[in-house]
Amino acid sequence: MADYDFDYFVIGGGSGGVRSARIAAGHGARVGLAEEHRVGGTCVIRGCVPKKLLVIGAHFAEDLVDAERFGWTVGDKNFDWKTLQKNVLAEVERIEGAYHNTLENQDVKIFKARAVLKDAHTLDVGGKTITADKILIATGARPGTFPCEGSELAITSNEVFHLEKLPKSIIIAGGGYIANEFAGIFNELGAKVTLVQRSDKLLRGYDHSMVERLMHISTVKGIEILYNAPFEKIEKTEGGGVKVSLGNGDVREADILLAAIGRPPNTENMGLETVGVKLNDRGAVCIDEDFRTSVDNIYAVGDVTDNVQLTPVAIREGHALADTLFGDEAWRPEYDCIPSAVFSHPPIAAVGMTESEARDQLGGVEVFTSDFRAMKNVLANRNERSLYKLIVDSANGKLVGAHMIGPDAPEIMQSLAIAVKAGLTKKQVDATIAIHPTMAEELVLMR
Ligand SMILES: Cc1cc2nc3c(=O)[nH]c(=O)nc-3n(C[C@H](O)[C@H](O)[C@H](O)COP(=O)(O)OP(=O)(O)OC[C@H]3O[C@@H](n4cnc5c(N)ncnc54)[C@H](O)[C@@H]3O)c2cc1C
Ligand SMILES: NC(=O)c1ccc[n+]([C@@H]2O[C@H](COP(=O)([O-])OP(=O)(O)OC[C@H]3O[C@@H](n4cnc5c(N)ncnc54)[C@H](O)[C@@H]3O)[C@@H](O)[C@H]2O)c1
Repeated sequence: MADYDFDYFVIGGGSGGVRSARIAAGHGARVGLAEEHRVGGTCVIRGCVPKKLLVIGAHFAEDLVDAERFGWTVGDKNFDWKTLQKNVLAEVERIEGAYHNTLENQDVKIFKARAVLKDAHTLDVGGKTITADKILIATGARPGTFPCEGSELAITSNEVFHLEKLPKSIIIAGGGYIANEFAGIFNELGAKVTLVQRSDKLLRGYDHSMVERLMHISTVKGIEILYNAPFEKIEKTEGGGVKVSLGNGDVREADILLAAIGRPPNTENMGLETVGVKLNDRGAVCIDEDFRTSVDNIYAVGDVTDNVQLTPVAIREGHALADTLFGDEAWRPEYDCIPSAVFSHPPIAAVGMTESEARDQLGGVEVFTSDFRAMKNVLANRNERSLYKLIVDSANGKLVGAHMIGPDAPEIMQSLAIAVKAGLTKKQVDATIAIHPTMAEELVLMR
Protein backbone atom coordinates (compact mmCIF):
# COMPACT_ATOMS: atom_id res chain seq x y z
CA MET A 1 0.00 0.00 0.00
CA ALA A 2 1.34 3.46 -0.89
CA ASP A 3 2.19 5.75 1.98
CA TYR A 4 -1.08 7.64 2.46
CA ASP A 5 -1.96 9.87 5.43
CA PHE A 6 -5.02 7.70 6.12
CA ASP A 7 -6.28 4.22 5.23
CA TYR A 8 -9.83 5.57 5.09
CA PHE A 9 -11.03 9.15 4.76
CA VAL A 10 -14.72 9.86 5.32
CA ILE A 11 -16.30 13.01 3.86
CA GLY A 12 -19.34 13.91 5.98
CA GLY A 13 -19.90 13.41 9.69
CA GLY A 14 -23.55 12.37 9.56
CA SER A 15 -25.32 9.08 10.30
CA GLY A 16 -23.53 7.03 7.63
CA GLY A 17 -20.12 8.68 7.84
CA VAL A 18 -19.75 8.59 11.61
CA ARG A 19 -20.74 4.93 11.85
CA SER A 20 -18.43 3.92 9.03
CA ALA A 21 -15.47 5.87 10.45
CA ARG A 22 -15.97 4.45 13.93
CA ILE A 23 -16.25 0.82 12.79
CA ALA A 24 -13.30 1.10 10.41
CA ALA A 25 -11.14 2.57 13.18
CA GLY A 26 -12.27 -0.26 15.46
CA HIS A 27 -10.88 -2.68 12.87
CA GLY A 28 -7.51 -0.94 13.13
CA ALA A 29 -7.70 1.38 10.11
CA ARG A 30 -6.17 4.88 10.33
CA VAL A 31 -9.26 7.02 9.78
CA GLY A 32 -9.87 10.72 9.11
CA LEU A 33 -13.27 12.43 8.83
CA ALA A 34 -14.17 15.87 7.48
CA GLU A 35 -17.37 17.64 8.55
CA GLU A 36 -18.06 21.13 7.25
CA HIS A 37 -20.98 21.91 9.58
CA ARG A 38 -21.50 19.93 12.77
CA VAL A 39 -20.67 16.33 13.64
CA GLY A 40 -23.89 14.34 13.83
CA GLY A 41 -25.13 15.48 10.43
CA THR A 42 -28.71 16.06 9.41
CA CYS A 43 -30.31 13.54 11.74
CA VAL A 44 -28.74 14.79 14.95
CA ILE A 45 -28.32 18.49 14.18
CA ARG A 46 -31.36 19.41 12.05
CA GLY A 47 -33.42 16.32 11.38
CA CYS A 48 -34.76 13.31 13.25
CA VAL A 49 -33.63 14.27 16.75
CA PRO A 50 -34.74 17.91 17.11
CA LYS A 51 -37.83 17.12 14.99
CA LYS A 52 -38.91 14.26 17.28
CA LEU A 53 -38.36 16.42 20.36
CA LEU A 54 -40.62 19.10 18.84
CA VAL A 55 -43.22 16.42 18.06
CA ILE A 56 -43.16 15.29 21.69
CA GLY A 57 -43.27 18.88 22.93
CA ALA A 58 -46.17 19.77 20.66
CA HIS A 59 -48.25 16.77 21.70
CA PHE A 60 -48.57 18.14 25.24
CA ALA A 61 -51.15 20.52 23.76
CA GLU A 62 -53.54 17.58 23.47
CA ASP A 63 -52.37 15.78 26.58
CA LEU A 64 -52.99 18.82 28.77
CA VAL A 65 -56.56 19.11 27.48
CA ASP A 66 -57.18 15.38 27.88
CA ALA A 67 -55.71 15.38 31.40
CA GLU A 68 -58.80 17.16 32.70
CA ARG A 69 -61.00 14.20 31.72
CA PHE A 70 -58.68 12.07 33.84
CA GLY A 71 -59.27 14.28 36.87
CA TRP A 72 -56.36 16.68 36.62
CA THR A 73 -56.81 20.41 37.12
CA VAL A 74 -54.26 21.90 34.83
CA GLY A 75 -54.89 25.62 35.29
CA ASP A 76 -53.62 28.24 32.85
CA LYS A 77 -51.78 26.67 29.97
CA ASN A 78 -48.98 28.67 28.41
CA PHE A 79 -46.52 27.62 25.82
CA ASP A 80 -43.10 29.23 25.47
CA TRP A 81 -41.38 28.48 22.15
CA LYS A 82 -38.03 29.78 23.37
CA THR A 83 -37.96 27.34 26.29
CA LEU A 84 -38.68 24.34 24.07
CA GLN A 85 -36.21 25.57 21.45
CA LYS A 86 -33.44 26.20 23.99
CA ASN A 87 -33.83 22.76 25.56
CA VAL A 88 -34.02 20.98 22.22
CA LEU A 89 -30.92 22.73 20.90
CA ALA A 90 -29.06 21.95 24.13
CA GLU A 91 -29.92 18.27 23.72
CA VAL A 92 -28.67 18.41 20.13
CA GLU A 93 -25.40 19.88 21.42
CA ARG A 94 -25.11 17.11 24.00
CA ILE A 95 -25.51 14.41 21.35
CA GLU A 96 -23.08 16.22 19.04
CA GLY A 97 -20.53 16.11 21.88
CA ALA A 98 -21.16 12.40 22.40
CA TYR A 99 -20.54 11.75 18.68
CA HIS A 100 -17.26 13.68 18.91
CA ASN A 101 -16.17 11.67 21.93
CA THR A 102 -17.02 8.36 20.30
CA LEU A 103 -14.96 9.22 17.24
CA GLU A 104 -12.04 10.53 19.24
CA ASN A 105 -12.08 7.51 21.55
CA GLN A 106 -11.62 5.37 18.44
CA ASP A 107 -8.75 7.62 17.27
CA VAL A 108 -10.66 8.97 14.28
CA LYS A 109 -9.08 12.32 13.37
CA ILE A 110 -11.81 14.92 12.90
CA PHE A 111 -11.33 17.86 10.52
CA LYS A 112 -13.92 20.58 11.00
CA ALA A 113 -13.76 21.66 7.35
CA ARG A 114 -15.13 21.08 3.88
CA ALA A 115 -13.42 18.35 1.87
CA VAL A 116 -12.96 18.54 -1.90
CA LEU A 117 -11.49 15.74 -4.01
CA LYS A 118 -8.40 16.63 -6.02
CA ASP A 119 -7.66 13.17 -7.39
CA ALA A 120 -8.66 9.61 -6.48
CA HIS A 121 -6.39 9.62 -3.41
CA THR A 122 -5.98 13.33 -2.62
CA LEU A 123 -8.29 15.76 -0.88
CA ASP A 124 -8.23 19.41 -0.02
CA VAL A 125 -9.62 19.65 3.52
CA GLY A 126 -10.01 23.29 4.50
CA GLY A 127 -6.80 24.21 2.64
CA LYS A 128 -4.80 21.19 3.85
CA THR A 129 -3.75 18.48 1.40
CA ILE A 130 -4.56 15.02 2.70
CA THR A 131 -4.09 11.64 1.06
CA ALA A 132 -6.02 8.45 1.69
CA ASP A 133 -6.10 4.93 0.34
CA LYS A 134 -9.90 4.61 0.43
CA ILE A 135 -12.40 7.47 0.48
CA LEU A 136 -16.05 7.46 1.53
CA ILE A 137 -18.53 10.06 0.27
CA ALA A 138 -21.19 10.39 2.99
CA THR A 139 -22.22 13.97 2.33
CA GLY A 140 -25.97 13.47 2.64
CA ALA A 141 -28.59 15.70 1.05
CA ARG A 142 -29.89 19.24 1.43
CA PRO A 143 -33.35 20.80 1.33
CA GLY A 144 -34.66 21.29 -2.22
CA THR A 145 -35.77 24.74 -3.36
CA PHE A 146 -38.64 25.93 -5.55
CA PRO A 147 -38.30 26.55 -9.22
CA CYS A 148 -40.50 29.67 -8.88
CA GLU A 149 -40.31 33.45 -8.45
CA GLY A 150 -39.70 34.50 -4.85
CA SER A 151 -38.44 31.09 -3.74
CA GLU A 152 -35.73 32.77 -1.64
CA LEU A 153 -38.48 33.90 0.76
CA ALA A 154 -39.10 30.34 1.91
CA ILE A 155 -37.30 28.80 4.85
CA THR A 156 -36.35 25.10 4.96
CA SER A 157 -36.02 22.45 7.63
CA ASN A 158 -32.49 23.80 8.25
CA GLU A 159 -33.90 27.09 9.58
CA VAL A 160 -37.12 25.88 11.17
CA PHE A 161 -35.41 24.82 14.40
CA HIS A 162 -34.00 28.34 14.88
CA LEU A 163 -37.09 30.53 14.46
CA GLU A 164 -36.98 33.60 16.70
CA LYS A 165 -40.65 33.18 17.54
CA LEU A 166 -43.48 30.78 16.95
CA PRO A 167 -45.33 31.84 13.78
CA LYS A 168 -49.05 32.58 14.07
CA SER A 169 -49.51 31.13 10.61
CA ILE A 170 -47.41 28.96 8.34
CA ILE A 171 -47.71 27.67 4.79
CA ILE A 172 -45.91 24.38 4.24
CA ALA A 173 -44.99 23.35 0.71
CA GLY A 174 -44.84 19.62 0.02
CA GLY A 175 -46.80 16.56 0.96
CA GLY A 176 -44.09 14.23 2.21
CA TYR A 177 -42.53 13.38 5.55
CA ILE A 178 -41.24 16.78 6.59
CA ALA A 179 -44.37 18.64 5.47
CA ASN A 180 -46.73 16.39 7.42
CA GLU A 181 -44.52 16.25 10.50
CA PHE A 182 -44.16 20.02 10.74
CA ALA A 183 -47.83 20.58 9.89
CA GLY A 184 -48.60 18.53 13.00
CA ILE A 185 -46.04 20.31 15.18
CA PHE A 186 -47.12 23.86 14.29
CA ASN A 187 -50.82 23.03 14.39
CA GLU A 188 -50.52 21.54 17.89
CA LEU A 189 -48.57 24.63 18.99
CA GLY A 190 -51.44 26.85 17.86
CA ALA A 191 -50.36 28.17 14.45
CA LYS A 192 -52.74 28.27 11.50
CA VAL A 193 -51.27 25.68 9.12
CA THR A 194 -51.83 25.41 5.37
CA LEU A 195 -50.28 22.42 3.63
CA VAL A 196 -49.82 22.96 -0.10
CA GLN A 197 -49.25 19.95 -2.32
CA ARG A 198 -48.62 20.24 -6.06
CA SER A 199 -50.22 16.85 -6.84
CA ASP A 200 -53.42 15.15 -5.64
CA LYS A 201 -51.70 12.83 -3.18
CA LEU A 202 -49.83 13.13 0.10
CA LEU A 203 -47.22 10.72 1.47
CA ARG A 204 -46.66 8.78 -1.71
CA GLY A 205 -45.55 5.25 -0.89
CA TYR A 206 -47.76 4.88 2.21
CA ASP A 207 -50.95 2.81 2.19
CA HIS A 208 -53.82 4.95 0.92
CA SER A 209 -56.11 4.13 3.88
CA MET A 210 -53.50 5.40 6.36
CA VAL A 211 -52.95 8.58 4.37
CA GLU A 212 -56.70 9.16 4.06
CA ARG A 213 -57.12 8.72 7.82
CA LEU A 214 -54.32 11.18 8.52
CA MET A 215 -55.82 13.72 6.12
CA HIS A 216 -59.20 13.37 7.82
CA ILE A 217 -57.76 13.78 11.32
CA SER A 218 -55.46 16.64 10.23
CA THR A 219 -58.37 18.50 8.65
CA VAL A 220 -60.56 18.02 11.74
CA LYS A 221 -57.68 19.38 13.83
CA GLY A 222 -57.69 22.53 11.69
CA ILE A 223 -54.91 21.97 9.14
CA GLU A 224 -55.92 23.28 5.70
CA ILE A 225 -54.74 21.02 2.87
CA LEU A 226 -54.61 22.27 -0.72
CA TYR A 227 -54.06 19.76 -3.53
CA ASN A 228 -53.02 20.24 -7.16
CA ALA A 229 -51.60 23.60 -6.18
CA PRO A 230 -48.16 24.23 -7.67
CA PHE A 231 -46.40 27.41 -6.55
CA GLU A 232 -46.43 30.19 -9.16
CA LYS A 233 -45.25 33.22 -7.24
CA ILE A 234 -44.07 34.03 -3.73
CA GLU A 235 -44.04 37.64 -2.51
CA LYS A 236 -43.24 39.48 0.69
CA THR A 237 -46.20 41.15 2.42
CA GLU A 238 -46.02 44.62 4.02
CA GLY A 239 -46.26 43.00 7.44
CA GLY A 240 -43.11 40.96 6.78
CA GLY A 241 -44.90 37.73 5.97
CA VAL A 242 -45.34 35.86 2.68
CA LYS A 243 -48.06 35.75 0.05
CA VAL A 244 -48.21 32.74 -2.24
CA SER A 245 -50.05 32.50 -5.56
CA LEU A 246 -50.86 28.94 -6.56
CA GLY A 247 -51.55 27.27 -9.87
CA ASN A 248 -55.09 26.31 -8.83
CA GLY A 249 -55.97 30.02 -8.44
CA ASP A 250 -55.71 30.08 -4.63
CA VAL A 251 -53.79 32.81 -2.85
CA ARG A 252 -52.69 32.46 0.80
CA GLU A 253 -50.77 34.65 3.23
CA ALA A 254 -48.86 33.60 6.31
CA ASP A 255 -46.00 34.61 8.61
CA ILE A 256 -43.71 31.93 7.21
CA LEU A 257 -43.39 29.64 4.21
CA LEU A 258 -41.61 26.34 4.84
CA ALA A 259 -40.36 24.42 1.81
CA ALA A 260 -40.36 20.66 2.37
CA ILE A 261 -40.15 19.44 -1.18
CA GLY A 262 -37.54 16.70 -1.13
CA ARG A 263 -33.80 16.57 -0.54
CA PRO A 264 -31.35 16.47 -3.48
CA PRO A 265 -27.96 14.83 -2.81
CA ASN A 266 -24.92 16.92 -1.82
CA THR A 267 -22.63 16.27 -4.74
CA GLU A 268 -21.87 19.75 -6.03
CA ASN A 269 -18.48 21.49 -5.95
CA MET A 270 -16.74 18.54 -4.34
CA GLY A 271 -14.46 17.59 -7.20
CA LEU A 272 -16.50 14.49 -8.05
CA GLU A 273 -16.55 15.29 -11.77
CA THR A 274 -12.79 15.99 -11.75
CA VAL A 275 -12.08 12.60 -10.24
CA GLY A 276 -14.60 10.78 -12.47
CA VAL A 277 -17.21 9.74 -9.87
CA LYS A 278 -20.36 9.07 -11.91
CA LEU A 279 -23.63 10.74 -10.88
CA ASN A 280 -27.14 9.78 -12.00
CA ASP A 281 -29.65 12.20 -13.54
CA ARG A 282 -30.77 13.33 -10.06
CA GLY A 283 -27.20 14.22 -9.14
CA ALA A 284 -26.83 11.21 -6.81
CA VAL A 285 -23.62 9.17 -6.64
CA CYS A 286 -24.00 5.89 -8.58
CA ILE A 287 -22.79 2.87 -6.61
CA ASP A 288 -22.70 -0.91 -6.97
CA GLU A 289 -24.01 -3.37 -4.36
CA ASP A 290 -20.86 -2.89 -2.31
CA PHE A 291 -21.12 0.93 -2.31
CA ARG A 292 -18.26 1.30 -4.79
CA THR A 293 -18.51 4.30 -7.14
CA SER A 294 -17.20 4.42 -10.69
CA VAL A 295 -13.75 5.14 -9.16
CA ASP A 296 -12.28 1.98 -7.65
CA ASN A 297 -11.17 3.27 -4.23
CA ILE A 298 -14.06 5.71 -3.68
CA TYR A 299 -17.31 4.61 -2.01
CA ALA A 300 -20.61 6.28 -1.10
CA VAL A 301 -23.37 5.57 1.45
CA GLY A 302 -26.53 7.25 2.76
CA ASP A 303 -28.62 10.08 1.36
CA VAL A 304 -25.98 11.08 -1.19
CA THR A 305 -26.86 7.91 -3.14
CA ASP A 306 -30.57 8.89 -3.05
CA ASN A 307 -31.55 5.31 -2.37
CA VAL A 308 -33.58 5.30 0.87
CA GLN A 309 -33.15 8.58 2.75
CA LEU A 310 -33.45 7.25 6.30
CA THR A 311 -30.93 7.36 9.14
CA PRO A 312 -30.97 3.64 9.99
CA VAL A 313 -30.30 2.85 6.34
CA ALA A 314 -27.31 5.22 6.16
CA ILE A 315 -25.97 3.73 9.41
CA ARG A 316 -26.37 0.14 8.21
CA GLU A 317 -24.66 0.98 4.92
CA GLY A 318 -21.73 2.74 6.60
CA HIS A 319 -21.32 -0.19 8.99
CA ALA A 320 -21.46 -2.85 6.27
CA LEU A 321 -18.90 -0.98 4.19
CA ALA A 322 -16.43 -0.57 7.05
CA ASP A 323 -16.72 -4.27 8.01
CA THR A 324 -16.34 -5.29 4.39
CA LEU A 325 -13.27 -3.13 3.75
CA PHE A 326 -11.44 -3.50 7.05
CA GLY A 327 -13.04 -6.37 9.01
CA ASP A 328 -13.03 -10.14 8.70
CA GLU A 329 -16.44 -10.55 7.10
CA ALA A 330 -18.00 -8.86 4.10
CA TRP A 331 -21.75 -8.28 4.25
CA ARG A 332 -24.50 -6.24 2.60
CA PRO A 333 -27.54 -4.59 4.18
CA GLU A 334 -30.92 -6.14 3.38
CA TYR A 335 -33.29 -3.64 1.83
CA ASP A 336 -36.50 -5.66 1.87
CA CYS A 337 -39.06 -4.73 4.51
CA ILE A 338 -37.55 -1.44 5.72
CA PRO A 339 -39.95 -0.16 8.37
CA SER A 340 -40.66 3.55 8.42
CA ALA A 341 -42.79 6.13 10.20
CA VAL A 342 -44.20 9.60 9.72
CA PHE A 343 -44.19 11.43 13.05
CA SER A 344 -47.43 13.26 12.38
CA HIS A 345 -50.19 13.77 14.98
CA PRO A 346 -51.12 10.88 15.13
CA PRO A 347 -48.16 9.06 13.58
CA ILE A 348 -48.23 6.57 10.72
CA ALA A 349 -45.96 3.52 10.61
CA ALA A 350 -45.50 0.91 7.92
CA VAL A 351 -43.51 -2.08 6.78
CA GLY A 352 -43.68 -4.14 3.60
CA MET A 353 -46.22 -3.88 0.80
CA THR A 354 -49.15 -1.51 0.75
CA GLU A 355 -52.51 -3.01 -0.13
CA SER A 356 -52.34 -1.73 -3.70
CA GLU A 357 -48.75 -2.96 -4.19
CA ALA A 358 -49.78 -6.40 -2.94
CA ARG A 359 -52.83 -6.48 -5.23
CA ASP A 360 -50.63 -5.49 -8.20
CA GLN A 361 -47.83 -7.93 -7.46
CA LEU A 362 -49.40 -11.00 -5.84
CA GLY A 363 -51.93 -13.53 -7.15
CA GLY A 364 -54.29 -13.28 -4.20
CA VAL A 365 -54.35 -11.01 -1.18
CA GLU A 366 -56.22 -11.03 2.12
CA VAL A 367 -56.57 -7.78 4.00
CA PHE A 368 -57.37 -7.55 7.72
CA THR A 369 -58.21 -4.24 9.35
CA SER A 370 -58.97 -2.95 12.78
CA ASP A 371 -60.56 0.49 13.05
CA PHE A 372 -60.82 1.49 16.69
CA ARG A 373 -60.58 4.30 19.20
CA ALA A 374 -57.68 4.03 21.63
CA MET A 375 -58.85 3.69 25.25
CA LYS A 376 -57.25 7.02 26.16
CA ASN A 377 -59.08 8.79 23.35
CA VAL A 378 -62.40 7.26 24.42
CA LEU A 379 -62.16 8.57 27.98
CA ALA A 380 -60.82 11.89 26.74
CA ASN A 381 -63.82 12.26 24.40
CA ARG A 382 -61.37 12.64 21.57
CA ASN A 383 -62.97 11.42 18.40
CA GLU A 384 -59.78 10.20 16.80
CA ARG A 385 -59.75 6.66 15.46
CA SER A 386 -56.75 4.44 14.87
CA LEU A 387 -56.49 2.16 11.87
CA TYR A 388 -54.37 -0.98 11.60
CA LYS A 389 -54.07 -3.04 8.43
CA LEU A 390 -52.36 -6.37 7.79
CA ILE A 391 -51.76 -7.63 4.26
CA VAL A 392 -51.45 -11.36 3.72
CA ASP A 393 -50.35 -13.31 0.64
CA SER A 394 -53.19 -15.83 0.09
CA ALA A 395 -50.81 -18.26 -1.59
CA ASN A 396 -48.90 -19.05 1.61
CA GLY A 397 -50.58 -17.08 4.42
CA LYS A 398 -47.47 -14.94 4.93
CA LEU A 399 -47.71 -11.43 6.28
CA VAL A 400 -46.35 -9.18 3.52
CA GLY A 401 -47.31 -5.76 4.85
CA ALA A 402 -48.41 -3.98 8.01
CA HIS A 403 -49.73 -0.42 8.28
CA MET A 404 -50.82 1.58 11.28
CA ILE A 405 -51.98 5.04 12.19
CA GLY A 406 -52.58 5.87 15.82
CA PRO A 407 -50.83 6.70 19.08
CA ASP A 408 -47.39 5.09 19.38
CA ALA A 409 -47.72 3.40 15.98
CA PRO A 410 -43.94 3.70 15.26
CA GLU A 411 -43.08 2.13 18.63
CA ILE A 412 -45.41 -0.79 17.99
CA MET A 413 -44.36 -1.21 14.36
CA GLN A 414 -40.70 -1.80 15.17
CA SER A 415 -41.61 -5.16 16.77
CA LEU A 416 -44.15 -6.14 14.14
CA ALA A 417 -41.57 -5.41 11.43
CA ILE A 418 -39.57 -8.39 12.74
CA ALA A 419 -42.52 -10.68 12.00
CA VAL A 420 -42.96 -9.29 8.47
CA LYS A 421 -39.22 -9.37 7.75
CA ALA A 422 -38.99 -12.94 9.08
CA GLY A 423 -41.84 -14.01 6.78
CA LEU A 424 -44.15 -15.17 9.56
CA THR A 425 -47.66 -16.22 8.63
CA LYS A 426 -50.83 -14.55 9.83
CA LYS A 427 -51.62 -17.83 11.60
CA GLN A 428 -48.40 -17.53 13.64
CA VAL A 429 -49.27 -13.96 14.54
CA ASP A 430 -52.76 -15.08 15.58
CA ALA A 431 -51.29 -17.82 17.76
CA THR A 432 -49.67 -15.16 19.93
CA ILE A 433 -51.70 -14.29 23.01
CA ALA A 434 -52.65 -10.63 23.39
CA ILE A 435 -51.38 -8.24 26.03
CA HIS A 436 -54.53 -6.68 27.40
CA PRO A 437 -55.50 -3.89 27.49
CA THR A 438 -53.25 -2.40 24.82
CA MET A 439 -53.66 -0.94 21.36
CA ALA A 440 -51.08 -3.39 20.00
CA GLU A 441 -53.23 -6.39 20.93
CA GLU A 442 -55.38 -5.55 17.91
CA LEU A 443 -52.55 -6.96 15.79
CA VAL A 444 -53.07 -10.50 17.09
CA LEU A 445 -56.86 -10.27 17.22
CA MET A 446 -57.73 -9.42 13.60
CA ARG A 447 -59.91 -12.11 12.08
C1 LIG B 1 -36.23 17.51 9.13
C2 LIG B 1 -35.76 16.09 8.91
C3 LIG B 1 -36.26 15.08 9.68
C4 LIG B 1 -35.84 13.78 9.50
N1 LIG B 1 -36.38 12.81 10.28
C5 LIG B 1 -35.99 11.54 10.13
C6 LIG B 1 -36.52 10.52 10.97
O1 LIG B 1 -37.36 10.77 11.84
N2 LIG B 1 -36.08 9.26 10.79
C7 LIG B 1 -35.15 8.94 9.82
O2 LIG B 1 -34.78 7.75 9.72
N3 LIG B 1 -34.64 9.88 9.01
C8 LIG B 1 -35.04 11.17 9.14
N4 LIG B 1 -34.50 12.14 8.33
C9 LIG B 1 -33.52 11.74 7.29
C10 LIG B 1 -32.12 11.55 7.90
O3 LIG B 1 -31.74 12.71 8.59
C11 LIG B 1 -31.12 11.22 6.81
O4 LIG B 1 -31.57 10.12 6.06
C12 LIG B 1 -29.73 10.91 7.38
O5 LIG B 1 -29.24 11.97 8.15
C13 LIG B 1 -28.75 10.58 6.26
O6 LIG B 1 -27.47 10.38 6.77
P1 LIG B 1 -26.19 10.64 5.86
O7 LIG B 1 -25.01 10.21 6.66
O8 LIG B 1 -26.38 10.08 4.52
O9 LIG B 1 -26.17 12.22 5.65
P2 LIG B 1 -26.20 13.44 6.70
O10 LIG B 1 -26.67 13.03 8.03
O11 LIG B 1 -26.91 14.54 6.00
O12 LIG B 1 -24.64 13.83 6.85
C14 LIG B 1 -23.90 14.38 5.81
C15 LIG B 1 -22.90 15.35 6.41
O13 LIG B 1 -21.94 15.69 5.43
C16 LIG B 1 -21.54 17.05 5.62
N5 LIG B 1 -20.93 17.46 4.34
C17 LIG B 1 -21.52 17.61 3.14
N6 LIG B 1 -20.61 17.92 2.20
C18 LIG B 1 -19.40 17.96 2.82
C19 LIG B 1 -18.07 18.21 2.38
N7 LIG B 1 -17.79 18.43 1.10
N8 LIG B 1 -17.07 18.20 3.30
C20 LIG B 1 -17.34 17.96 4.62
N9 LIG B 1 -18.58 17.70 5.08
C21 LIG B 1 -19.60 17.69 4.19
C22 LIG B 1 -22.83 17.74 5.98
O14 LIG B 1 -22.59 18.95 6.67
C23 LIG B 1 -23.51 16.68 6.85
O15 LIG B 1 -23.23 16.88 8.22
C24 LIG B 1 -34.88 13.46 8.50
C25 LIG B 1 -34.35 14.48 7.71
C26 LIG B 1 -34.78 15.78 7.92
C27 LIG B 1 -34.21 16.88 7.07
N1 LIG C 1 -39.90 10.23 9.70
C1 LIG C 1 -38.90 10.06 8.83
O1 LIG C 1 -38.34 8.99 8.71
C2 LIG C 1 -38.44 11.22 7.99
C3 LIG C 1 -38.78 12.52 8.33
C4 LIG C 1 -38.33 13.55 7.53
C5 LIG C 1 -37.57 13.29 6.39
N2 LIG C 1 -37.26 12.00 6.09
C6 LIG C 1 -36.47 11.68 4.88
O2 LIG C 1 -36.07 12.86 4.23
C7 LIG C 1 -36.57 12.88 2.89
C8 LIG C 1 -36.91 14.28 2.51
O3 LIG C 1 -38.12 14.69 3.15
P1 LIG C 1 -39.16 15.61 2.38
O4 LIG C 1 -40.41 15.66 3.18
O5 LIG C 1 -38.48 16.87 1.97
O6 LIG C 1 -39.36 14.81 1.02
P2 LIG C 1 -40.46 13.76 0.52
O7 LIG C 1 -39.85 13.08 -0.63
O8 LIG C 1 -41.01 12.95 1.63
O9 LIG C 1 -41.64 14.70 0.03
C9 LIG C 1 -41.44 15.70 -0.92
C10 LIG C 1 -42.79 16.28 -1.26
O10 LIG C 1 -42.61 17.52 -1.95
C11 LIG C 1 -43.44 17.53 -3.11
N3 LIG C 1 -42.74 18.39 -4.08
C12 LIG C 1 -41.62 18.10 -4.76
N4 LIG C 1 -41.26 19.15 -5.54
C13 LIG C 1 -42.17 20.12 -5.33
C14 LIG C 1 -42.34 21.45 -5.82
N5 LIG C 1 -41.51 21.98 -6.72
N6 LIG C 1 -43.39 22.16 -5.36
C15 LIG C 1 -44.23 21.64 -4.46
N7 LIG C 1 -44.13 20.40 -3.95
C16 LIG C 1 -43.11 19.65 -4.38
C17 LIG C 1 -43.57 16.07 -3.51
O11 LIG C 1 -44.74 15.86 -4.26
C18 LIG C 1 -43.63 15.39 -2.15
O12 LIG C 1 -44.92 15.36 -1.62
C19 LIG C 1 -37.74 11.92 2.90
O13 LIG C 1 -37.95 11.34 1.63
C20 LIG C 1 -37.36 10.90 3.92
O14 LIG C 1 -36.64 9.87 3.31
C21 LIG C 1 -37.68 10.96 6.86
